[in-house]
Amino acid sequence: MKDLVKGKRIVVTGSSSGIGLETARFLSEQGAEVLGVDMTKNFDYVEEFYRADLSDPRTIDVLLDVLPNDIDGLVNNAGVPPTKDANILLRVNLIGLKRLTYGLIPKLADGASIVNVASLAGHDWPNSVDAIKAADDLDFGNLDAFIARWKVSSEGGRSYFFAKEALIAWTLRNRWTWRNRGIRMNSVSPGPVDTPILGDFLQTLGARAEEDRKIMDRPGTPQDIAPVIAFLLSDMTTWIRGTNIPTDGGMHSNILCSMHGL
Ligand SMILES: NC(=O)c1ccc[n+]([C@@H]2O[C@H](COP(=O)([O-])OP(=O)(O)OC[C@H]3O[C@@H](n4cnc5c(N)ncnc54)[C@H](O)[C@@H]3O)[C@@H](O)[C@H]2O)c1
Repeated sequence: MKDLVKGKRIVVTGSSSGIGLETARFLSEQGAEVLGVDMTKNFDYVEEFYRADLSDPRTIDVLLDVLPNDIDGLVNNAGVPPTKDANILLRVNLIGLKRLTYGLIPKLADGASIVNVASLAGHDWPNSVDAIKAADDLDFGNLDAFIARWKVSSEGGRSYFFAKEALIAWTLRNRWTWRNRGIRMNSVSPGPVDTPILGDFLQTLGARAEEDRKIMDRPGTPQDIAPVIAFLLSDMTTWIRGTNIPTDGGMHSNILCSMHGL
């Protein structure tokens, strides 16, 4: 397929590496004007690059000021792995992401598409609903108390799992938030993907990751994920709203089948 997102202006966070870099490449190839945002400088495949630390609310607010209007898509992809401190992880993978999104709504064009890069790690979100609701009030100032209260420290990678659970739930809950303007939100949940942070996952998850590796025919690649993100940004998917698309070689279905004895 050609020109999937031709003429669309799309912000991609975490555009300098892995899934974000491949998304920027694929979107540019498909005719989009990509505005890349990352902490690490990389001008590949972007029309404009904005250097920003998405764990810092002041930086996010400056970014919101300098980004242009008429944005047709936002890909919330920047993320840190489970080996990082829980405070930083929740800042980047959840709270900063939400601040950027809410702040950018006035600059989005009607009919824009927001795509969150969640994870297979968030599949068990229905079992975390109380903590997810409590996270509605989570801000940069009260993170440590939240981490202690809801036991979402970095131990065993819990902070990462929780951030992705909350992100999937947030995606579902925002199915109609901006429907009057035709703005939709969906998420893509990759399984293990061969990027620079895959080693961190294997390190945190240990035996569980080893089990997954035995079940899977191969790890994913950024090329498996980027086209799904582009599909959700395209005009072909205006009726897909508040949906999470597992993109994981069948891992999510495998969990569901095991759970329900199928
Ligand atoms: N690789 C996997 O196995 C996998 C699986 C499921 C989901 N994901 C998710 O995919 C997304 C992309 O991960 P990836 O595997 O491409 O990793 P990556 O490390 O290759 O890319 C992440 C990018 O985010 C940027 N980033 C990190 N912290 C930032 C900050 N504070 N401010 C601005 N930019 C920041 C990094 O500089 C980097 O360019 C993440 O949200 C991750 O959780 C990855």
